[in-house]
Amino acid sequence: MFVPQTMTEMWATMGSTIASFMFISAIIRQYCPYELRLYFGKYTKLIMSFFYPYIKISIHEYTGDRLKRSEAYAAVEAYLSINSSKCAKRLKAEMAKDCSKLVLSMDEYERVKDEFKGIKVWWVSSKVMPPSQSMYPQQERRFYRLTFHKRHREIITEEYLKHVMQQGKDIRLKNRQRKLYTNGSANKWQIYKQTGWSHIVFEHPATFQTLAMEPAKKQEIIEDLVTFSKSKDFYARIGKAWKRGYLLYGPPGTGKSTMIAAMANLLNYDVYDLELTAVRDNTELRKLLIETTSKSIIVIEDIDCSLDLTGQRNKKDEKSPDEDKKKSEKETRKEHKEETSSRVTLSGLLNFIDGIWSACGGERLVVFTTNYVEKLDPALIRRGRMDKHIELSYCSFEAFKVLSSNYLTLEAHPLFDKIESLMKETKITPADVAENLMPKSPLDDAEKRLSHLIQALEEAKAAAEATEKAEKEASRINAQADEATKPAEGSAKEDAAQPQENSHFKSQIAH
Ligand SMILES: Nc1ncnc2c1ncn2[C@@H]1O[C@H](COP(=O)(O)OP(=O)(O)OP(=O)(O)O)[C@@H](O)[C@H]1O
Ligand SMILES: [Mg+2]
Repeated sequence: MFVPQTMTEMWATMGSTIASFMFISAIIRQYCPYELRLYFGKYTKLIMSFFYPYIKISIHEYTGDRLKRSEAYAAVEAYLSINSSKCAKRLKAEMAKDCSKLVLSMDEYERVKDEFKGIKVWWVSSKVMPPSQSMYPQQERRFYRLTFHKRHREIITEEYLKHVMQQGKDIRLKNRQRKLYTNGSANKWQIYKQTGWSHIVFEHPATFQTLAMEPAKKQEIIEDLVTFSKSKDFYARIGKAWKRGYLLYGPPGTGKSTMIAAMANLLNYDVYDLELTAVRDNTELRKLLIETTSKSIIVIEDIDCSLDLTGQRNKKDEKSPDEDKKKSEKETRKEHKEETSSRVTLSGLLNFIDGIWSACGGERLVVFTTNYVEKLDPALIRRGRMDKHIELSYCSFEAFKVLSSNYLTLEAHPLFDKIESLMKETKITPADVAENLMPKSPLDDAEKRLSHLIQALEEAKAAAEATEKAEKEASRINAQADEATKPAEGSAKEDAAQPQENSHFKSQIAH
């Protein structure tokens, strides 16, 4: 008959088993030759793996040359930061490299359980010290180890790990702080730098909500941007690089730069502010382009001032073949050298926008801004390069209401009617409206700031009327002068026939 063992008996049996095992292993270690032990060890592992049904996968923080942190490790860390903060008992809080908030992750040697399609897996965070071969202190090597049953091998390696990577990347994207990149002027130290871009954290507060613009137009732009950001599969299907060009044009102070910041904030993109005048040549331009990452906006502000694109093209067209021949070969070579060492050409810029390199990375917006859209070469702004043209114009009453809600937290006011009628009669930029709505002293209330705006509008109206009057006057004088010269011309013909008679009238006009 089976008699259940008491707890004490069980412990005693286990203790003696362990003691005998240790004794035997000590004997083997002492009397067994090394080769035999190795042989023995290999087979023990094989036998063990036969009975041990679990598979382990390690993901190390640094692999290979240790220069770059492994993307996979970072993704697992992010994935587990959400998962582990719910169930792990020991957590560590760190200020993430690019992040403004504390990120929780599981502490060393902590173990968390995860479940995927009903399958249980375990994650352990661990670290090892590398064998110290050099006199310098070595950094510990951290890694995550995933354990799962071997019967789920396929589903874990093919589906679960993919899911972890994707989720981890998404979490990192959400947590990351965006950057504003700029290409500095090329100097002699540039060659030692790995990248042509320098960056700072992008923290512009502009959003589409605060942007003063007609609501319908604003909504159209937002929808266009959001549709673009979700169209990865669509672009792949139609065989087009996943990028879109925007041309923002309008007078100074109408919100072109503000809109770019709002775009970046809406889509959570980085901004590459490309200063074309600091780019030496087309090769450097291409290098800069390749270095940009996906989920970014590449901005070229005031494109008409950055380059004499139209000029260059015309210059080339104007040259006659004879002229080229006349120049000595040396001269031509010098000219060519000067051009390539200091200039980006229109064709270089077009290549930048739609050449094959521009497809590397995907999910990019290219935004040009200009005050004079008519100055740009049509090739540069044709659809396909600059897909959407957005005009930012003077402040309308609708746009003013956005500004008044931002600056004064006012949706309605008795002075609004006057402002509306003045805005119909005169032009004012949103930048000027914004400036007038700013408080100039602690005592400035909404009414005072609105009256500042009314005053500015009245001044603008008076100035516009004065200019109009002066223009009218000038055209009247011109017309008069034309009138005066007409009889003179007519009389000149008559003069030829009767030279003496009209000489008195001619001298009068001249006088
Ligand atoms: N549409 C707008 N909505 C909200 N604020 C605006 C708008 N337009 C201009 N502003 C205000 O005016 C300032 C200047 O605007 P912004 O720099 O965007 O003009 P811009 O069109 O880029 O001018 P420029 O052609 O001279 O570069 C901004 O800081 C912002 O406060
Ligand atoms: Mg600007």
